[in-house]
This record gives sequence, C-alpha cells and structure tokens, in this order.
Amino acid sequence: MVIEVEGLKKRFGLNEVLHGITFTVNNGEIYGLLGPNGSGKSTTMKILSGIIPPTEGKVVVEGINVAKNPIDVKKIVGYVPETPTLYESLTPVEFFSFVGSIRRIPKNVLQERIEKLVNAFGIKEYMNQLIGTLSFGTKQKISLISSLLHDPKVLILDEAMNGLDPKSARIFRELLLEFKKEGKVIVFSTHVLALAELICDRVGVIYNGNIIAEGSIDELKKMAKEETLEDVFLKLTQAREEVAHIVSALKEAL
Ligand SMILES: Nc1ncnc2c1ncn2[C@@H]1O[C@H](COP(=O)(O)OP(=O)(O)OP(=O)(O)O)[C@@H](O)[C@H]1O
Repeated sequence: MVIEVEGLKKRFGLNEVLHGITFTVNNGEIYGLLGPNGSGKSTTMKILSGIIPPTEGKVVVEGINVAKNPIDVKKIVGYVPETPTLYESLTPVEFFSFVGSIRRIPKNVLQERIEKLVNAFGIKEYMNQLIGTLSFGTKQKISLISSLLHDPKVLILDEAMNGLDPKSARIFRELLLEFKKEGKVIVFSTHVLALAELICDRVGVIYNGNIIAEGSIDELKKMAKEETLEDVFLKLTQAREEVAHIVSALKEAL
C-alpha cells in the first residue's frame, strides 16, 4: 500500500478538526475524499502532502512518515491546492522554470514535460503573460501542470478540476486514468459527485472530521440502499431531511 493513514488527528489551537481519520490507498488506485464544506478534506490532503503537520496519528506515504520527513514526502507528491497559489508577477514560463529549479529537474526533461502539458491544456498563448492577468481556469491549469513537472508517484488533488472547461476537464480526467495505469496513486477531493463516480475506485466519506463510510461507489450504494451517489452522500451526511425542509421553506417564502 502506498498511503497509510491511521488515527490521524489535527488540532488548530484548541479546535480539533480531524478526530482519528484512518484509510489506505494502494498502487494504481484513485481514492476520492467526499464530504460537506468544512468536514476536513483539505486539512487531510495538506497533511498527506507534507504542507502541515499532523497533531497525532500515523501518516505514511510510500514508506515515508510525513511527520518526520515532510521534505522527502514533497519530493514524491504532486499537490494541487483548492485555490491556485502562484506568483502573480511571474509569467508561466518563468514560474515553471522556477519550479523546475527547486525540484532539480534536468532542463531537457523539464522542457519536454512543460511542452506536452501546455499543449494538452491549450495554454501556449499565455505562456509569456503575467500570471496575475490570467483567468481563474488558466491559473488552475498552471497549478496542475506545476504539480506534475517532477513526475510524482502520488497526486493529491484538492478540487483540482474547479474552473476547468469541459474539454480541459476531460483531458485531465483521461490523464488521471493514464497515471493510474502507470501505477501512480491519486487522492482526489471533489463536490462533483458525478466526477467521483466516473474516476474513483474507492471513496471515503468524511463528515465532521471522521470517515463515516468507505468503499467502492457500488458498495456505498448497496450499504446505504440508495440508487445514486448523491442520495448516498445526503443520507450519510444527514443532509437529506434538512434539504427537504429548506426547500419547502423556500417554496413557501417565494
Ligand atoms: N489554518 C487553520 N486554522 C484554523 N482552522 C482551520 C485551518 N484550516 C482549516 N481549519 C478548519 O478546519 C475545518 C476543516 O476545514 P477544511 O478546509 O479541511 O474542510 P474541507 O472539507 O476541505 O471544506 P471545503 O469543502 O469547504 O473546502 C474547518 O472548520 C476549518 O475552519
């Protein structure tokens, strides 16, 4: 197994937001983290990527303990944050070359990867424009490309398809399936349940800092006795009655 998370807790000050998360991800698997806003997906993903330390629990990525060796973890992980964090006053060309030098990627290899990915996402025309002047979707593509430049074994993607147009989203989806074939490991969070249904081998449903259900989408549907992933999700996160209540109150008010 490539990712092993056991009893993961995270506190910010006195506020515990992860209460003992446990899951594993195997070679060649795409694992989806689904959960309502504020449930702890991004926090979990930041810990897996070595960006923030866990408070308690064991988190091992490809044999590396993230609490002890966050720098080594960063070498094998490609992390895409929920909101792109880029240098607005650099051009994409400058930014990629900066990432390449930090990652110590040989120049010719870097050049080849940049060219392939930039062409795939159709952003060649923006390569010499300041990042600060680019659209949200184009920035997201730059963030995605920069996370792939060191050819990471593990990809941690936090709502990474946000803002991508349908063509780019399809290209990225196909790319992820290729990565999976190569044996890479992908942890993926999304609120787009149809997307999770298309690409995830297994999903973990996270709610208030706990994984409350885990399995393939079919297993979850069977377990929850529901036909669609949306119904499974709403049932598990106890939102269905609330949604019905809010909708009927809205109808009365309008
Ligand atoms: N740096 C921080 N300091 C204090 N609290 C934080 C910090 N980062 C996250 N939190 C809190 O941790 C909880 C989980 O947040 P997190 O961003 O992990 O949720 P999420 O599931 O990714 O939500 P969303 O779907 O809205 O992106 C929230 O209550 C959030 O306010």
